[in-house]
Parts: sequence; structure tokens; C-alpha cells
Amino acid sequence: MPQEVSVPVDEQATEDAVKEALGQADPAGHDESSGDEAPADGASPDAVATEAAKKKKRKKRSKVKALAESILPAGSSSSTAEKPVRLTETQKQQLFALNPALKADYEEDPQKVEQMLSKLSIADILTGMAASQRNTKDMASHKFWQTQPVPKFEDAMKPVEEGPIKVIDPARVPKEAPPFAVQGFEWDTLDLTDEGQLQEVYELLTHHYVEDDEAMFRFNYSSSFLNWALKAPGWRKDWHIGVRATTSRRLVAFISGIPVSLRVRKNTLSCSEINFLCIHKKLRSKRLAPVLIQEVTRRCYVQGVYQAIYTAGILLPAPVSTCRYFHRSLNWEKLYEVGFSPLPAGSTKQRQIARYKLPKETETPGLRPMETKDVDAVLDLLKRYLSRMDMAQEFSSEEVAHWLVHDEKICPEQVVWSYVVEDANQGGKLTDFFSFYCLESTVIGNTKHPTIRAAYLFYYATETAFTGDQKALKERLNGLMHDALVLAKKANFDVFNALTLLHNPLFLEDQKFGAGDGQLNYYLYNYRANYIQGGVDPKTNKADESRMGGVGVVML
Ligand SMILES: CCCCCCCCCCCCCC(=O)SCCNC(=O)CCNC(=O)[C@H](O)C(C)(C)COP(=O)(O)OP(=O)(O)OC[C@H]1O[C@@H](n2cnc3c(N)ncnc32)[C@H](O)[C@@H]1OP(=O)(O)O
Repeated sequence: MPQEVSVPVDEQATEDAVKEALGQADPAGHDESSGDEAPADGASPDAVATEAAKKKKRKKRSKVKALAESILPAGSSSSTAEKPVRLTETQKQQLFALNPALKADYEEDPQKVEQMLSKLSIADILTGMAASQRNTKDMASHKFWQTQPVPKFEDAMKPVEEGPIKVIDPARVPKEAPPFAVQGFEWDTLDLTDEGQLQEVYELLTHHYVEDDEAMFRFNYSSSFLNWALKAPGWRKDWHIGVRATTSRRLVAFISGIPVSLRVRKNTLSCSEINFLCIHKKLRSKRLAPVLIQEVTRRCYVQGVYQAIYTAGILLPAPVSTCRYFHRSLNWEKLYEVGFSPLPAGSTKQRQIARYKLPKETETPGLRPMETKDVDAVLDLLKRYLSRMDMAQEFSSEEVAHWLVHDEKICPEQVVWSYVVEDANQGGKLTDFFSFYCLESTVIGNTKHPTIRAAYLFYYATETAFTGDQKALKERLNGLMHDALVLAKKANFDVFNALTLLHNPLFLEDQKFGAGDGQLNYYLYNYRANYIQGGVDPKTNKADESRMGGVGVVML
């Protein structure tokens, strides 16, 4: 799942900040005081709030970049710095002001922090990757995760024999949940066939789920979406776990799992896919997340499921892979107005709008919406395509129907859009398909634009992948993705998001996707695996065609 609300990186604004810091600011450049950006007199409080948030965000990025430039050795802008970093007193003060959490780490072990900085590139720091990827917490500080069957950071890149970390004895798995850890709260198994309970999960997530670093956007999974995501084939009620306040009955926390068959290289695992972990904001930092995780683990073990897959924007011990988010504007003006997209220096609003303009119609001959009758052909194509990835779900035809064919009964509000290409020259054979799903984000405190409607690229496959001709594959995927953008625009989406998984690096740049500041870490529970490529160069954080073919799992 997109566990991170990623926003595009404003490379130019940070460049300007460095110039400013060096006394070279371009007065005509992309500056907060320029008329284009300042809220007009009499602007609504929301517009002012959004503008203030944008300003705050730019300022923070500017400071980080200026500081990075001063700390890191010259020439490390696009590659990992190798020389050790020594912080001056001023740099320390600046660094701790920007990131107070680092202060305690530094006091405990200055060398460790300096070592961590020496491993980063300015690109890391600029794009925000470092902020969330930095591991100032070593294994010993992960009080919960150090007790779990997951790889340690120090072992993450070492070659290993792939397999379970721990053998679970079913006889030793408690059959009942322990009493909830905090008095006044209790476990509840949610019944998501009940509209009211589905709505409660929706409400909890809408107000308390994942936000971006600056708290400008928060994921807003619709109740249709949750109904689709949480009731996938084989779903179990007892894997929809809630915590309620005993007196008010209010739902204050949630975690869920669905069963999946996951192939990691040559081994297929009966797994759970854990998602939608959420704790009410007022109950944060009380060590309740480990309690929820242990309970979902127990309930999986009870079913004889001893492995799990999950994703998170934050760095935990230890990812099996990391992908990066990319964003393609469909409605640039709105994205600009809500503070999602920057106006690059030297450009104008008109030029930006023109840059992202799309034709009204698709171009691929034979392209049409997918129907239930296409399920077997799509399954066949998808299976063959995913077999080329190191890690992928093994889909059944029931799962393909569930995940790809829009069903009004499951989703009164449409969540997934899927298209197939039927080749008339090959007797109507389905040669390609692609899909995307809708996940809105709330624009916090904005009444003019309360939400951003984002399309996320989901699964796709093409016969061209089997020709062995990478140039042809690139060309075909560009054609298909261009049509996906056209269709998403027609369906009124504001932005199209994609990760660097599957063969996405082949089209991201050509289709005008911009790099986001978010990444998605993939984790396996109780399974040791060699690192899986995530389509990014770890040094430059750029999408990398030479690192494709690893991650084939698209999580919601
Ligand atoms: C075989 C079956 C196995 C099944 C289980 C497989 C594992 C599944 C794992 C779950 C996959 C979930 C996939 C998703 O849904 S990822 C989406 C997570 N949700 C959000 O980000 C929504 C907004 N945030 C919140 O609701 C809270 O901040 C959460 C609930 C995230 C943490 O609450 P809180 O902020 O109040 O913290 P705490 O004091 O209770 O607990 C602190 C401990 O929790 C560790 N922590 C923090 N965030 C995460 C995280 N996202 N995954 C795993 N662990 C996390 C943290 O490192 C620390 O442990 P340690 O560092 O000391 O060791």
C-alpha cells in the first residue's frame, strides 16, 4: 500500500535556497515574495493556510539543503559521500533545530550520527529520502522489533539462504487474545459485512491514518475501497482487529490482514498481507502498535500462517526492498493550488498546464475496459509476466476478478479501473492489460479543494515483455501508460502515481512523472530473503532500468 503520502520534490526551490544561503539569490527567480505565489489580499483563510504550509515546507527543505551542502564533502551531490563527516558546533545546532530527534542520538553516540551522515548523499537529504530512511535507531533501540523474527539492519544486505527465520510450534500459540494492554480499552473483532462497522473503520482512518511530513495531506481511503481491500478472496473476519474504548465503544485502533500466496524467488509462501495499522492520535507513543502487531501475529499463527508481507514509509528492521514514488500531474493547476506541486523557477503556470496536457482519446488499437469474461486471459498473461519478478503474488482467477473487475456491489463508488487490449489481427487475443485504483487524499484545512483525487498504477502485463526486446517493451509500455494517463484524466483524477516496481522505470521519465519525496519499504515477517531490487539506484535515488524485475507486488 502507499504507506507514505509522497509529494513531488521541488528541486528548483532547494537550489534557490542554497544560492540564497550563499548570497546569490535570483531576485526574479522562484521566490516566496513573487506575486505568483503570495496569497491575494482578502484570500480565504484556507488559501492563506495552504500558502503558509507551502511556505513552511519550502523553508524547511531550503534549510536542509543548505545544511547538507555545508556538511557533506564537495562533489557528493549525486553520489554517496565517502569521507567521514565531522560536524562543527554551528552545524550541530542547525541540524538539531531541523531534527530534534537527532540530538538525543548524537548525545548518545556522536560517531554513529556522523557515520550515518557520511553515508548520505545531498540527493538523499534533498529528496527527503534521508529524513525518513535515516536509521538513527539501531537494532538495540528498536525495543519491539529486536524481539521479532525479522532481519537485523546489519544483516540486511548479506547473502543468505532464503527461508523462515523461526519455526513456530502451533501447540504453543495461545488460542485466545490476552486482555488488552491498557485499562479502559478492549479488543474487538470487526464485522465488515456490517455497514456501520465498515463506516467506523473509515472514520478512524480518515482522521488518523498516514499523513505527509508537513501534515498537509492525509490518505482518505473510501469505504468502498476498504470494503474491496479488506474482503479479498479468502478474507477472515478475525483478521479485522479493532480496539475500542470500553465505555464509549469508540473504535480507537485497527490492524488488518488478508491471506495471499506470495512467491519469493523460488519459494511460495502462504502469507498474510498486513495493512491499515492505525492508532487514534490521542493514543500515540504508548507502545500500543506492538500490542496490535502481536495480536495479528497470534491470529495468523492460529491459522497456520507463519509469514507476512507489509509495507511502510518508515524504516524498520529491515526492508527486503525499497521503491520510490513518482507523480504525474493530470490537473497541474489544482495540484499547485493545494501546495502539492511547485511552480519550477523559470516556468509559468500556463507553461506547466501545457506541459501536462493530454489528448482526449487513447491511441492503442483494441483498447477497451476489462470485463468478467476477460478474467482467464488476464490471469494467464499476468501470471506469465509476474513469474519474471523476484517477488510476486500468485493470483487465482477469483483474485484477478476481485482485484481488477469493477463490481458495484463491492464498490458502490468505483475504485479500480482496468483495460485490456484485444488484438483483432490475432483473433481477438488479449495482448496487454493495465489497471489503476483510486485513492483520495484529504487536503488538510482546505475548503476550496478538500481532496486530491489520485490514481495509483496497479497491475499490468504485456506480451511484449516476453519478446526479450527491451526497446520494444519500453515503447509498448510508454504507449499503454500514455493511454492510462488519458483515461485517468477522463475519469477526473488530479494526479497519477506510480512506484519504481515492475518495469515502471521504462516509462516514468518519458511520461513526465516527477520523483516524489516518499519511498515505500517492503518487509517480510519471519522470512529471510536476499535483497530484492526496487527499481531505484540506492546512491542517486533515481529510477533505474538496470534494477527492475525485483518487486512485483503492488500493495494498496
Ligand atoms: C505471520 C504474521 C505476522 C503478522 C505481523 C507482521 C508485521 C506487521 C507490522 C505492521 C505493518 C503495518 C503496515 C501499515 O499499516 S503501515 C501504516 C502505518 N500507519 C500509519 O502510519 C498511520 C498513522 N500512524 C499511526 O497510526 C501510528 O503512528 C502507528 C500505529 C503507525 C504507530 O503507533 P505509535 O506511533 O503510537 O507507536 P507506538 O508507541 O505504539 O509503538 C512504537 C513501536 O511501533 C513501531 N512502529 C511504528 N510505526 C510502525 C509501522 N508503520 N509498522 C510497524 N511498526 C511500527 C516502532 O518502530 C516502535 O517499535 P520499536 O522501534 O521500538 O521496535
